[in-house]
Amino acid sequence: MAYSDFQLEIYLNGLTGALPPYSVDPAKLQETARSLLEEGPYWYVAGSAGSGETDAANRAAFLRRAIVPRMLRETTERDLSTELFGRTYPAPLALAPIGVQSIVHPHGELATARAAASLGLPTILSTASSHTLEEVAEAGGPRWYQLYWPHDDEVTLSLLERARKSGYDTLVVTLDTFTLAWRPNDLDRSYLPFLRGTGLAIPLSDPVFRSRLERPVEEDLDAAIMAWAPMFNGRAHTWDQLPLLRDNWDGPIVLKGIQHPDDARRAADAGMDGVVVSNHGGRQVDGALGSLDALPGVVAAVGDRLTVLFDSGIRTGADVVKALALGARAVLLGRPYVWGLACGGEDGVRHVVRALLADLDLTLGLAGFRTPAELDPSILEER
Ligand SMILES: Cc1cc2nc3c(=O)[nH]c(=O)nc-3n(C[C@H](O)[C@H](O)[C@H](O)COP(=O)(O)O)c2cc1C
Ligand SMILES: O=C(O)C(=O)c1ccccc1
Repeated sequence: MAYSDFQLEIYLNGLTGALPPYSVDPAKLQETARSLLEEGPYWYVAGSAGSGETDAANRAAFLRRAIVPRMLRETTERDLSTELFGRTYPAPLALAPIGVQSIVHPHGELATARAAASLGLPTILSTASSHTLEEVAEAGGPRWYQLYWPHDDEVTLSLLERARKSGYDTLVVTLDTFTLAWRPNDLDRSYLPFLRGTGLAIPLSDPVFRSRLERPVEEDLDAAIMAWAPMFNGRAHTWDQLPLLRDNWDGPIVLKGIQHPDDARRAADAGMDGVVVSNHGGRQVDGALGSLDALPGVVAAVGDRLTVLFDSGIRTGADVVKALALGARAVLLGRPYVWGLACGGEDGVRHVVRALLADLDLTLGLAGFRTPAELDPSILEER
């Protein structure tokens, strides 16, 4: 089945009076999610750092680039399949690591992983998850593990071992969030899920982390949270520490949060396999450049040595086409799938991803292309 068949399915269902259960427009879905959620969780997801300048810059960077469609070309049979780190996926898309998903739906990361599995796409499980590595693995699909790197090497090694045992094959190390940025929406509501114990399922179920506590988690959750905070937050790691991860993870390692070409070069020199060009959806350094504007420089620096992935601002099929044209091998979908989760759990996430893939498939074909590999910067113009 082609991804674009979702379009026909929706129109055919309409003949019997059945409308899609959720909007296919990401902005409308976000409005529905807003009506269902409390203010704290809604703004935790929707909000960004500071004045929201970088969040806006992410979208502006897409709007400044335009696709120039080509006509009279054979594009009927399209193929979106994409190889990443030696494994072939059906489309150039993964679900971004997003923590604390239980604040929007009780099934949280389990629902997300099941939706991703049903589509054969990788789910990237955050260390700040509301469910354990082992629980989420039961969804059965392709899975990558996103490390928030603890300042305790034995805990780090324990997390890597658990991920390996549970079948996560790719390690994503997020570098841009060693501490949370200044986030006015959350500060004004004093809303921080971790301090209430949400999003700590992975460390709290970790035998080495638990061995660090004076009293069992079940008897003193507050003390466990206070032990977690300095171990996972507050200080950056440095380049000289990367060998610990390289020496203890057999699969691909991807550094997430890269924006500068020199950092991308250092990642390659350190034996990493990929980078995610990302500014964390504008949630960290407010005033940072739009992530799509950082992509060409990183691709020029390391495109021949590393797999370059991209996120921050992907909302439509055209956005995916633009990021692929600028050299990303695949993109990560962020907030839009969380709105799907809020509206309909697993089904809602699947709806959002299917809609994006249908839009991508149609846009690719209508622009005159059959595969992601045919895209390059010459198909875009600045406006
Ligand atoms: C609510 C929320 C929680 C997030 N949690 C994590 C996380 O735990 N680990 C991580 O690497 N990135 C996290 N991110 C960042 C995403 O992986 C991704 O970089 C970002 O959502 C992309 O921006 P976009 O949603 O505007 O497209 C989070 C983003 C949001 C919105
Ligand atoms: O909120 C975030 O952006 C984020 O990355 C995060 C960090 C720690 C725990 C949960 C989410």
